[in-house]
Amino acid sequence: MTDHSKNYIAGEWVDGSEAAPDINPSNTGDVVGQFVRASAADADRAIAAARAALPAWSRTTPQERHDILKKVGDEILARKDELGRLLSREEGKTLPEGIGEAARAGQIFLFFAQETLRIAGEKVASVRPGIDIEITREPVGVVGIIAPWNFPIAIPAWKIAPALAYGNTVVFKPADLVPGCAHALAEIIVRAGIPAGVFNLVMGRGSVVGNALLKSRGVDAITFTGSVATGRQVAATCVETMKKFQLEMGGKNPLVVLDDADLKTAVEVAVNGAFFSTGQRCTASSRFIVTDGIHDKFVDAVTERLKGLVIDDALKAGTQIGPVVDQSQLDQNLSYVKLGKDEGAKLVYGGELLNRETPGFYMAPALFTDVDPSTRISREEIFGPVATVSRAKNYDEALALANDTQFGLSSGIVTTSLKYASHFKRNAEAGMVMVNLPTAGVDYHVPFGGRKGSSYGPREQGRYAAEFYTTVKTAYTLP
Ligand SMILES: NC(=O)C1=CN([C@@H]2O[C@H](COP(=O)(O)OP(=O)(O)OC[C@H]3O[C@@H](n4cnc5c(N)ncnc54)[C@H](OP(=O)(O)O)[C@@H]3O)[C@@H](O)[C@H]2O)C=CC1
Ligand SMILES: O=C(O)CCC(=O)C(=O)O
Repeated sequence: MTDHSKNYIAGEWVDGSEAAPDINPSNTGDVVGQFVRASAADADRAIAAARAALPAWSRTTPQERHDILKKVGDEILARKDELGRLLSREEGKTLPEGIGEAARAGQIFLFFAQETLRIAGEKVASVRPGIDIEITREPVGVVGIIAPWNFPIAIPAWKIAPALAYGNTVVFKPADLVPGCAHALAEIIVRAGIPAGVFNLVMGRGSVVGNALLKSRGVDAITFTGSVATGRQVAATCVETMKKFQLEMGGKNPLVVLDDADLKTAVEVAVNGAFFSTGQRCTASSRFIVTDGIHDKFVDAVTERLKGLVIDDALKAGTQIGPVVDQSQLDQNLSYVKLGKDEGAKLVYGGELLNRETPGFYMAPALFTDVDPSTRISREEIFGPVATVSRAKNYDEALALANDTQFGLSSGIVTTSLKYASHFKRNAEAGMVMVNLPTAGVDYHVPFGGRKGSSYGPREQGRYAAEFYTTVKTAYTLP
């Protein structure tokens, strides 16, 4: 095969038996590129290369790892506009969102470059006389990375950078829908001087390449972000093969709006959190829980704001919401809009297909009111620009509704009351809590992750990432 982008295995750019087009969701006539798809045998070769490279890489000095990660971060930041454009073209988030995400990926590499210099242990007194105890952190080994399509460069960055920083070797499988950003990131990592086998890129299907990573005894740990259904399979297979694993899955994130909220803030926080990035964020607010006194004003103001949003080609100047990522996600969104109506909720705005100059997966953001919190649209993750509004009599009822979910990723409140804000921070059953801020959109240097059905295993990002990417050793010495 010719004229397509290749995988990177054992220090070589390698071909595969198959290649597939990467389609622009804003314009399905635009092919971003052709990308090779790895086979299970390719994945096994990548795993073997990562294993072979592990002893030497795990013994490199922090300075050596720092210098490579810093080069990666510097190049991403220097090229953030170009990488952001590629991201918007292949995934469909708007150009400012794409550039912002590329910059975030660069910052993540710089953060973990510094973390290499801070890996520390402890010296502890023994309860027995004359014995020294040292507690140290060692790399967990070969890390398999299975990434989703909705953050095509930031999520790979926040998995690859800590894995390499703490001395692990990597086999990276990006989502099949977004090979372009993965390939561009791999080129940057290779250019930064990563030794052969330390970092491997295996683009391909989850059922083939992802599954090979899960099944292999050569992989020590799997970090996964994606759907709950796939997350369950990942967990089951990792237990079978005795791997460490970390899962970041769905959300049905609530935003509570209290009577005392500043209405303008409430509307901006709600619209940004629910609909920006086309609602395709695991942290998106998909449930607005609004107390009686502000309910009608809030619904009217959000509806007015939605009417004014520009939904169009992600690369066009002025676009505020781009297309849905592909036909199957669009079908899923539309089927939930129909389900919501069938379940008796009132569709007050949007939910229909939109035609634009270019053929793409465009839909109008949908807002439902009069939503019974026990119905499926109020309980299942949709992963699109669809939000529901449920009424609450007061703060206590709103908090109970917010927590009444199988998920627990991000939870938000809009209020001017310090009392309710403080109570909510303590009592929201979520890994992340936002006060007067959208549930989506997080910093890159602090822990990220959830509770209940949203997440499993240690947190990602910030220095808490060390919990997953290292294993602790306790050494006893009688001198
Ligand atoms: N929490 C989050 O951040 C995200 C949640 N989602 C949710 O998931 C839904 C479906 O999206 P989708 O992309 O299909 O999510 P998936 O969970 O199917 O995909 C996530 C990653 O897992 C891989 N994968 C899929 N099947 C397997 C398998 N059997 N073994 C190992 N790896 C596998 C995928 O590969 P491949 O792409 O090749 O199939 C992809 O790299 C969305 O509608 C949304 O609800 C989606 C993305 C992110
Ligand atoms: O909200 C964010 O900034 C991150 C969201 C995210 O990681 C996701 O949707 O997978």
